[in-house]
Amino acid sequence: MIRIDSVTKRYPDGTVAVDRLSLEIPDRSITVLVGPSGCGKTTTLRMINRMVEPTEGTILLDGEDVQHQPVTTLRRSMGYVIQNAGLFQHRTIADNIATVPRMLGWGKQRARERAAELMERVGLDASLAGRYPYQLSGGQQQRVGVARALAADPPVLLMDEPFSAVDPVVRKGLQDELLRLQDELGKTIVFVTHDIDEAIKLGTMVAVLREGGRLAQYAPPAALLSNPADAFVEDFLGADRGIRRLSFFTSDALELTTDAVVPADAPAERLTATKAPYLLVTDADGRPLGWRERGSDDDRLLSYGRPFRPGTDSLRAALDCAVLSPTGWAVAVDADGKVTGVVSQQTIGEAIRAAHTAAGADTAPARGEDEKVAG
Ligand SMILES: Nc1ncnc2c1ncn2[C@@H]1O[C@H](COP(=O)(O)OP(=O)(O)OP(=O)(O)O)[C@@H](O)[C@H]1O
Repeated sequence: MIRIDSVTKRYPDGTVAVDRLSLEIPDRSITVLVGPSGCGKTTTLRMINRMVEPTEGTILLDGEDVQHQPVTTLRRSMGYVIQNAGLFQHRTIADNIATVPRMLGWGKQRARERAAELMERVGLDASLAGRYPYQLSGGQQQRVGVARALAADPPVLLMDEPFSAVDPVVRKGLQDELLRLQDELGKTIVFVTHDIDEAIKLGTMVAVLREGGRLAQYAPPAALLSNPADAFVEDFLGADRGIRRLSFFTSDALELTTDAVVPADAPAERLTATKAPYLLVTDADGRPLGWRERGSDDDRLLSYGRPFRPGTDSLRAALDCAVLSPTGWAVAVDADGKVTGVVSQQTIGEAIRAAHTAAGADTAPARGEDEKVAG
């Protein structure tokens, strides 16, 4: 575990970049530092690997003060990834990744094998090994940056805005990849971003910093969304907080109905046997074809929209499907895309209320505008 204990950083010109910050960063999970520009995120990260020395306070790594450890040993236990990857332009991709193993005295062959293994791990085609960084896309370069940081298998990974320079689609891919990689590797990751959505998606714990390098709130993302500590955090979380929080509730418990699900070749009386206003027509394999209005003799089907997978998808996804559906009903499917039932917006609304009650959150009265201004 990394423990930041009442750490302050005052730069020589008097700027207080970090002000009495205390954080317990849990092992083998992703902790995100998020906040507006200049709030001390990078300074905090760099104090962990001693690229910046604190003015006051201590940082402990597994109970040991990092100040008492030789910088080289410390940095070997911490991979470091930065924006734009920071690759060596005159070295090939394989050589970039093998940098630290080579510094540690690994033989050429072993370092090369390690580089190949890591390229596969981070989703890079082996054919890119001999290229130079400028011959790769921004997203690919960022993957190389991650592979390079992982090369000597350090227990800790420090990541400073690693995905900020790529477009939103590539960025989402890199985020998904990091989560997948973390499932496999279980590193202790400290991740800096100014993007609250990225923080909420990646963080097991999220530390929101405010200007002056002070901690505004430290909590798991769902708790942040349900109970922001003050107006600053609430404003920083931005709009749709309630909807975004639904991402943390499972759609498992949604009560599905199959009454309104009928195969295309069902006998006519089956089509009138239900009171549901719309029937979901399926093909012979049970996959959705579209909605038919009950009693209508129009053969054309309404689009069934995007289905969701109970358990795998969140309540937010289920609600989104219902909202997008022309009938207001969401279609649930299994892993094979076969319909397991349908559910109305109303039933989803009831499930949302039940989930909120179970989570015991959002019970505090809404704060007034006056307090917002004061905060
Ligand atoms: N070497 C330095 N000397 C003086 N002030 C510095 C130095 N490095 C950073 N600062 C100041 O310290 C404060 C925190 O900077 P830091 O880079 O840690 O913030 P940040 O939250 O990472 O910002 P950003 O999101 O813009 O990268 C800022 O006011 C910055 O100007």
